[in-house]
Amino acid sequence: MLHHGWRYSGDVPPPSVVSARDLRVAFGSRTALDGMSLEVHPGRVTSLLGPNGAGKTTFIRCCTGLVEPDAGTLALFGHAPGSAQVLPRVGLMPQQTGAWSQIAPRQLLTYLSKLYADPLPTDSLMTALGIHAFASTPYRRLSGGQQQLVNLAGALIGRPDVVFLDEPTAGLDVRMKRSVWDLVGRVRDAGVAVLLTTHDMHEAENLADDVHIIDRGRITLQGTVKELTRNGDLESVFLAHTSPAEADA
Ligand SMILES: Nc1ncnc2c1ncn2[C@@H]1O[C@H](COP(=O)(O)OP(=O)(O)OP(=O)(O)O)[C@@H](O)[C@H]1O
Repeated sequence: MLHHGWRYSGDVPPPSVVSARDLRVAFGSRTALDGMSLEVHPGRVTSLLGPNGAGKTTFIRCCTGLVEPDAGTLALFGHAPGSAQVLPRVGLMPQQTGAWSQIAPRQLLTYLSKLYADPLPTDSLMTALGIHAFASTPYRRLSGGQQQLVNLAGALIGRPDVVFLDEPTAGLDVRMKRSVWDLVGRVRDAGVAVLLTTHDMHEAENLADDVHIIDRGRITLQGTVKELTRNGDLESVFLAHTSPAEADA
């Protein structure tokens, strides 16, 4: 895998935190990324929208060093994904994590906070996400939505410079969804680069600065929400730039 170095010319927009060019990933005969290119900038929410199986999670796995692309270039802060220079600056909220199981949210977040040099205060993070109400309940006994909130807290506690949120509000009720939007907005305003995937067009319209539509492993459209919704809502744009999910071979 090749990696870009910094080439900052002082132009607007600010330098990319994530720079991906022509990424290709195949799992056996199945192509997950088919020449994907995308830039993520600091202080912006970049939303990656695509049908089921389009390659969104695979892209996040590449960015966090969990999957190595077969071809293309990918750099975070000018370094290789998963490298020692990058890892302390990255937060990841995966779609699912069963790993915590017996641990209660307060214990977990206190533990995670000790892994970082300058963590967010655990209490205020728990307050922002409404975690106090179930802070002492083992993770495995939490509802799916409560687990999502703990996963999000885990992604943010280390004050990352870039955070990858894989469907952060899937399964959340309206009130909790709004708390998450509010927190993500504040994280963005603090200068963090946020990449999030969602199937909720309303969420993307409300929260995202930049939108990238991915279909069958490649970006079919990108722009700001304003640019993309000039002639219609995001759902119509999404439908016009994606294809129905492919049946298994
Ligand atoms: N570990 C793997 N082994 C084999 N195939 C995989 C693996 N991970 C992903 N794929 C395949 O790669 C393609 C892209 O999957 P990916 O999970 O990235 O899609 P996605 O856009 O995140 O989908 P969703 O919206 O359903 O979460 C799919 O066809 C999927 O079946």
